[in-house]
Amino acid sequence: MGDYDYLIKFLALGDSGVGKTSFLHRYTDNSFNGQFISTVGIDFKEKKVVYKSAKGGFGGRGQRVLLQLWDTAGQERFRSLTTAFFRDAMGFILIFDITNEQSFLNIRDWLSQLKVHAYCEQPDIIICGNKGDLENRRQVSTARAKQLADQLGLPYFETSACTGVNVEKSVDCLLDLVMQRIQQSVETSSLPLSECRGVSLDGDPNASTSYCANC
Ligand SMILES: Nc1nc2c(ncn2[C@@H]2O[C@H](COP(=O)(O)OP(=O)(O)OP(=O)(O)O)[C@@H](O)[C@H]2O)c(=O)[nH]1
Repeated sequence: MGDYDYLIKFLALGDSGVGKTSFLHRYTDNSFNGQFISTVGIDFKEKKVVYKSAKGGFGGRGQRVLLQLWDTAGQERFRSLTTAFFRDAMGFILIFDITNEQSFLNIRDWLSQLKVHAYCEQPDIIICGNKGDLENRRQVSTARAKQLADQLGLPYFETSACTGVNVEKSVDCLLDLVMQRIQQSVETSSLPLSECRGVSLDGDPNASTSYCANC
């Protein structure tokens, strides 16, 4: 039995160079490296957090969560490899670069990929417009990004892996969405166990059959 109550898997996706690796580094190690070393295939980092539901779920008690953060290569040549990992993630951090309009336009393509490969049709997703510190090179306005996110019904954050702005806040938001989903599925037990997967609710990190997603 691990020293945590839940193992939660998130996956970062988006075009090459938008800052997925940097974002996850900032979140897990609170550090930033200006060098660009493009991810080859897939990588992951972990961080332990205590989750407390603002709505008083989980009996009001803090839950020890081991967050596993999967970092995918944005390059097209790794696409079939990286999309194979989508189905095991419970939440998605969809990142574009505010200084690169094409990475913003590609958001819809990434969402279509998610629709095909994620564990359900409506997984929990947040959109992050990264490199918010590069205001003088901005190509996508906050209003435009927010409008798209509103249309899609997804939370939007303007982040900077460089300064750290909104990085933790955005991941906290995604964790809240996923934990609420877990809480609801425990309450309604709407799916038979055979259709459940992902995280152990009984604290056993090796048991992988007790996460029910209401989708
Ligand atoms: N100024 C600034 N630079 C950033 C930020 N985030 C990432 N970068 C830089 O952008 C470049 C690409 O960042 P990565 O994190 O490697 O990008 P990636 O999305 O993981 O790229 P792939 O692995 O190819 O998919 C690097 O030089 C980073 O230092 C940010 O918030 N602000």
